Amino acid sequence: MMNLNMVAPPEQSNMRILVTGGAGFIGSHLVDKLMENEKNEVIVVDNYFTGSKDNLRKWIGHPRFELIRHDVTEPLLVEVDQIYHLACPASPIFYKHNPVKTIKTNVIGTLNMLGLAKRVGARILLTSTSEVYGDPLIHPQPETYWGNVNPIGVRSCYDEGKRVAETLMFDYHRQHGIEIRIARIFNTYGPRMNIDDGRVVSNFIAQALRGEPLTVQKPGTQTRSFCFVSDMVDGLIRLMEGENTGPINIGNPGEFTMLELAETVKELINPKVEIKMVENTPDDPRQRKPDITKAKELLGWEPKVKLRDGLPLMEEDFRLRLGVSKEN
Ligand SMILES: NC(=O)c1ccc[n+]([C@@H]2O[C@H](COP(=O)([O-])OP(=O)(O)OC[C@H]3O[C@@H](n4cnc5c(N)ncnc54)[C@H](O)[C@@H]3O)[C@@H](O)[C@H]2O)c1
Ligand SMILES: O=C(O)[C@H]1O[C@H](OP(=O)(O)OP(=O)(O)OC[C@H]2O[C@@H](n3ccc(=O)[nH]c3=O)[C@H](O)[C@@H]2O)[C@H](O)[C@@H](O)[C@@H]1O
Repeated sequence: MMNLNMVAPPEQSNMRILVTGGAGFIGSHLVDKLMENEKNEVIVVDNYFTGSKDNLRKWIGHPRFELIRHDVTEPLLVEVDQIYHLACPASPIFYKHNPVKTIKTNVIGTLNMLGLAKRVGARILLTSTSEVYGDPLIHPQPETYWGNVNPIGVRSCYDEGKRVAETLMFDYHRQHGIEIRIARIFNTYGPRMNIDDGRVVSNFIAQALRGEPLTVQKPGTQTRSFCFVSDMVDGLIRLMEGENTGPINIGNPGEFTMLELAETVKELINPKVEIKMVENTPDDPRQRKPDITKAKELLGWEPKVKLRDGLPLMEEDFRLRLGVSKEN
């Protein structure tokens, strides 16, 4: 007869965490970090529009991990304690590809996740965006700035969509007492970005490795502030675990023009490539830099990885995936 005292108890998890969009770039890095804690059980839902199972390869089959193909525009019922709601195409070429679907994902998807949070009593964090500031007239951008957003432009499905998502979060908080957290994420980069994602850092690195010209969209003087993904994940977890609803800017205040970024990628990765000026798309914000005073004070968070240190880490990952060795 089996001695029951010898049987190991089933693994107990203290926290069951849902990550929507967990097969994407930031989501999969967040999952890696959450899975490091043996008390966490992680459930990912994703429709694989821009994400991939490959990003979660190492967790598939793990007893504390579950992956569900699901579109957040449809209702979902799972018993969870926390929800990191990331599901949404993030690169302009993808969110503009099917703008109606993008706004549905932001509005109906967020409504569904808030309904779930209300039903099961979970805390929910939304990954909003610096795009809620539009083409900002205040620089750098503090959270108190209401933004300068075109409501009918080609980017509106994304930036207005995220603004409505923030409104829904606060209305559920005020009306139903849901515990909410809102992160306003500024341009984040790192390993695992889709090679043909279309965002500027992944474009320049892939172009440099393929020996193609770096396509700087005009005028090239527009600025962005780039945050490495490990810093971002650290900030998101601190926000979720802390006491403040936000919105809180999470980003790296190091600001660069797109021409400066191209020069840096050229210098670090392939000094032989050309820099080519190409046409831009409408409503491209002219400047963007986070004021992170609130994140420092309320979360004790600030980014650690400088652009020049983060780019080589991404280069390494892109070389492997593109099959381009260092000697070429
Ligand atoms: N990376 C950045 O610079 C940045 C900046 C600001 C905000 N954000 C936000 O962070 C989140 C993650 O961005 P990312 O850079 O990892 O992008 P990503 O495209 O790699 O990830 C998005 C994920 O959401 C999934 N998804 C999209 N629509 C879905 C739907 N309807 N149902 C289920 N899954 C869906 C995609 O398949 C993908 O796995 C997004 O909400 C984005 O708006 C990102
Ligand atoms: O951080 C944010 O809040 C948002 O930033 C990005 O938006 P954007 O800054 O326009 O991202 P990119 O497409 O990477 O463009 C950045 C800049 O690079 C320029 N660019 C882009 C691609 C390229 O090949 N060359 C180039 O010069 C664009 O014109 C733009 O000025 C993404 O839309 C979202 O992931 C995110 O929500």
